[in-house]
Amino acid sequence: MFAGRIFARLVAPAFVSQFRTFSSSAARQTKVAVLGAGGGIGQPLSLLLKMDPFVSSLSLYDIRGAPGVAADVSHIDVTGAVRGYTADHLDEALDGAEVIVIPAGVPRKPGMTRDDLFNTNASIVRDLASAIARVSPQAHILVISNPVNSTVPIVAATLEKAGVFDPRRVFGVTSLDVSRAARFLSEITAKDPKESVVTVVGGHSGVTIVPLLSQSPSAKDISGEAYEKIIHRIQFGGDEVVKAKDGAGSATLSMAYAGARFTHAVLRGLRGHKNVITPSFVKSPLFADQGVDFFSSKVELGPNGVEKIHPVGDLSAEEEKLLAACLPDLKKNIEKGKAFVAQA
Ligand SMILES: NC(=O)c1ccc[n+]([C@@H]2O[C@H](COP(=O)([O-])OP(=O)(O)OC[C@H]3O[C@@H](n4cnc5c(N)ncnc54)[C@H](O)[C@@H]3O)[C@@H](O)[C@H]2O)c1
Ligand SMILES: O=C(O)C[C@H](O)C(=O)O
Repeated sequence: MFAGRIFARLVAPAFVSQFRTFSSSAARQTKVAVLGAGGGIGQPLSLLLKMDPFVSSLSLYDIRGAPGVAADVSHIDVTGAVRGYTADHLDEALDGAEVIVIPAGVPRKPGMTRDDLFNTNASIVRDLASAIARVSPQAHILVISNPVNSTVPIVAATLEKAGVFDPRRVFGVTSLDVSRAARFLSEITAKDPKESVVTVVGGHSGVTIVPLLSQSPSAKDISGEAYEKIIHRIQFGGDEVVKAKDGAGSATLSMAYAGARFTHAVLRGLRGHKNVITPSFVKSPLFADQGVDFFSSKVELGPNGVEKIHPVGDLSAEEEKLLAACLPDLKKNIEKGKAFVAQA
């Protein structure tokens, strides 16, 4: 299948062999919904998901523009249904969806923090999560909307309120940080980004993003100013794009790539593939004793979502400091999200 091969090359180079196996025998049907499909991320993400041979049906929802995106994407010569839904058809869009990706909400402009988006995006995400709780409570929910450190707790608390929260099935998408880290490291080491993979833990904003360079063989020797520089670049990579777009939004294309890769990992887990390990911001016991009960670290995915949460592993003295700086901010962001749902 041509699109399957292209997708495998573009989005999932590590998984080419699995694609070949499954694209010929794609027996399992998986409906994937994108909420916010008309936006800067939603459109290219919908395109990439349409090319994923594990997606048998694509449901595109937005308060504006989704039918147009669906009509456009549906002309790609791969099997599988594509439907676009307008504002008053959210329930239909969600019906039967096994995986729901949420890039709905406003992006940053220069000078803003992700937390500045809270006032607008918190209620968008909460209302979408309420609808999911009612219509498709078993779905795996992948949250892209910022501030991720708060929107994921909002989704979790909304589902909890409705009595349907399963911590194995709610994910904050932090894979763009991992993509950036590999890319930025490869620019220093002159190696392929595939050989420059960096574990990134914590949350998804500024100092809550904690890159663990000491765990990457090709990064171990980076020290001093070079170390400070790459850490700052990974933590504030989003700002580079916001600044360059100069008021026209934040990362969309790289996010669509990272989101499609993460969705593919979830779909592999659903299909029972083994050793599907990828970072995600999930309900986590790792630092719960310090009041931080959502945290991004490597998680192992399976048919029910998160099967296992990996510990952060050995940290260097610098990384201990980065983690110490992360936890208080992350705690505040998480509490803000929970309080928003509690007071509604
Ligand atoms: N997790 C990450 O790493 C990451 C990376 C980049 C961007 N983001 C975030 O993703 C979000 C979207 O960014 P974008 O650039 O696509 O923005 P955008 O403005 O281009 O698109 C957002 C879309 O959401 C839609 N929308 C608004 N309210 C909605 C609702 N109630 N239901 C459904 N759709 C709704 C809008 O109509 C729009 O089409 C932002 O919050 C941004 O900060 C996260
Ligand atoms: O920077 C942003 O606001 C968008 C996103 O979170 C990113 O990391 O690119």
